[in-house]
Amino acid sequence: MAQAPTHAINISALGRDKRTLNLSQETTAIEVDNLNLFYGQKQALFDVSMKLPRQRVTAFIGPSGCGKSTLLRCFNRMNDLVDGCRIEGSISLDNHNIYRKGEDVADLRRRVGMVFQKPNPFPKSIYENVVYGLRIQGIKQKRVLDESVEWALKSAALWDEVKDRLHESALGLSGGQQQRLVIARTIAVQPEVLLLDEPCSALDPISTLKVEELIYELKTKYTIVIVTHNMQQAARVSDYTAFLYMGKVIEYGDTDTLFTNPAKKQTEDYITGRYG
Ligand SMILES: Nc1ncnc2c1ncn2[C@@H]1O[C@H](COP(=O)(O)OP(=O)(O)OP(=O)(O)O)[C@@H](O)[C@H]1O
Repeated sequence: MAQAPTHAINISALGRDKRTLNLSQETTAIEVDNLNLFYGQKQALFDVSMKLPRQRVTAFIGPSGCGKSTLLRCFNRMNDLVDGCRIEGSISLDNHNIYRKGEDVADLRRRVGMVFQKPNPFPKSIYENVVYGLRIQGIKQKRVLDESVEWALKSAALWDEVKDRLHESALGLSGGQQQRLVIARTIAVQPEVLLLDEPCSALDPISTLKVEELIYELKTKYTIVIVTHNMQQAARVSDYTAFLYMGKVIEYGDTDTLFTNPAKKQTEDYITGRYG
C-alpha cells in the first residue's frame, strides 16, 4: 500500500459523513461494464468497469487528457455526436443498457442532464430558460410552468436573487448566477442524474462556493457525477472519487480514503502534485 501523501489535500468536506460511505453497500445508479472508447483509431478509454452510486456525488479526477470528460459524456451518449467515436462494452442506467438498439436518446438526455464548464444560458428570459425543456415536452399550463420555475430556481439556490426579474434576460446575470440558472434549467425536467463537467472553472471563488454548496444539496435528490481539475473541490463535494490516468480508472473509492490513503502509487503521485 502506498504511503499517506506528504502534502495532503485538505479533505474537509461539505458535511460528508465518511463512516457511512462504503461503495459495496450503495445502490447502483450507473454501471459501466468493460467500456472501451475509440475516437477513430485512437483509443481514449480502456476497460473501464465501475458502479456509480445513486444519490451520491462521484468525482472524476486526473491529469488533462486522461479521459474524464469522455467518460462523463458516455453517460448521456453525448459522444454519439462526435464523428468516428465508437464504444465497446455497456453502460446501464437503472439496470438498462443505454447503448441498446432503439434507445430513446432524447429521453436519455432528459433523464441524464449535463452542465458544462462555461455557463450557457439561452438568450431568453430567466423564466424561459427554466421552462425550456418543459415547453419541448408540450407543457403549456401557466400554473404548472410557474410552479416549476419557482421550484427549480429555489432548488438551484437562485430564487431569492432573481424572483423580481424573471422576465429579464438571463444574459444579464453574473457568471455564477448563470451557472445556477443552467442547473435550474437542467433539473426543471426532473432528471435522475446530473453530469457536471468542470462546472466551476469559469467562476469566481464566491460563486464556486455557492455552486459547491448547491451540489451538496442536490445530491439528496440526484445522482451527481462531476469532472474537476480541482482536487480541493473533489475533496469538498464528492463522496466517491475515481482517479483516471491515460484512459484507465486507476483507483476508485470513497473520497477520504483516496485522498488520505491511496492504494496506488500513481494516485498518490497525482494528489501530491508530482505530476499532472
Ligand atoms: N472529439 C474528439 N476527437 C478526438 N479525440 C478526442 C476528442 N475528445 C477528446 N479526445 C481525446 O481523448 C482523450 C481524452 O480526452 P478528454 O477530453 O476526455 O480528457 P479530460 O481528462 O477530460 O481532459 P481535460 O481535463 O483536459 O478536459 C485525449 O487524448 C483527447 O485528445
